Amino acid sequence: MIDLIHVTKHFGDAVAVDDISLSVARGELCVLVGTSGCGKSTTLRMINRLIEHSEGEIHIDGQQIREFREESLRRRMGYAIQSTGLFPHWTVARNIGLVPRLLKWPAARIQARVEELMALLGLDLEEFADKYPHQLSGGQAQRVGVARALAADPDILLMDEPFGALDPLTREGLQEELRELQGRLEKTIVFVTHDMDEALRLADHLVVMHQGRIKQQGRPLELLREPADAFVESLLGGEGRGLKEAALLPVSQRMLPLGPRLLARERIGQQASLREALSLMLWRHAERLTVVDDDDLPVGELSLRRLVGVRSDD
Ligand SMILES: Nc1ncnc2c1ncn2[C@@H]1O[C@H](COP(=O)(O)OP(=O)(O)OP(=O)(O)O)[C@@H](O)[C@H]1O
Repeated sequence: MIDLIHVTKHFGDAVAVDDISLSVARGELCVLVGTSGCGKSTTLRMINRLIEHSEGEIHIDGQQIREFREESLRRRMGYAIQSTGLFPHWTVARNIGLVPRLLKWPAARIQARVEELMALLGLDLEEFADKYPHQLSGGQAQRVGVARALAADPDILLMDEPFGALDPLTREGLQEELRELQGRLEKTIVFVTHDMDEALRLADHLVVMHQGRIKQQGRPLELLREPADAFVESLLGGEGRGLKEAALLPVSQRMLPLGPRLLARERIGQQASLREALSLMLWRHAERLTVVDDDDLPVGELSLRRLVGVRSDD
């Protein structure tokens, strides 16, 4: 759906993005990650033409972005940024309705859309609709920013560290919501972050950049297991990759069917990650866990040996 083909961006003599090629399929969540100044934001902004690329081609659905009228390009793309970019003298509701108003939707339709989005992002209408940005917490403001990006129902979302300034708990909550929204609304998302845990948690397609170039791209597990070079390996966490991989794999993948032994006392859900299972084992000094389904019924067991990847339990 989004194709960058040998794209380069110069700022004067400096090369910010250097001959990158990248394809994002419809409905995919693509995360650009890398060290500061490696060209992530520039790449994102070239897609909606906030920055014009210098060389190469950028296509949306096979058509060059330069052939789109700017308005129709922006209508297809929501854009959310870390600083939220909310207008300080506008209420939450007015901020969210910005793009529909620019598109001259009738007032009743804008109102309905604002209400729908506030509900979707867990912002209580009564409480927040008439508040101003300075009356919001960081997390609430970021939700408003994401709601605004979704307002005209774009099929593409471009997100530049949208959860950057949040505490880890709020951030994890919003990451989960984003994944759920993506599944439900079938958006194609390009997401920029420098937080590797966030990148691994969110990405279908992970792109590692360094000094304007793409070092490696693929599925998160592929990159974790086979980093292309020492730089990618260390960015992905070096020796810490074991825990990062465990965070991506569900317990159900390693559990064994219930055996004749007594059920282990400690329980874990089958959707929990292997990392959570390991943490529970450490915390409870347990080498075996009973795996339960959503109704808390035992469906299997997980031993430490299985968890760490020893094939047989003997
Ligand atoms: N408008 C501009 N004029 C000149 N140089 C720029 C401009 N915008 C970005 N750059 C340079 O291009 C390079 C890439 O910047 P970019 O903002 O894309 O990096 P980034 O990976 O998003 O970094 P960060 O994680 O720090 O936000 C940097 O060296 C930056 O200084």
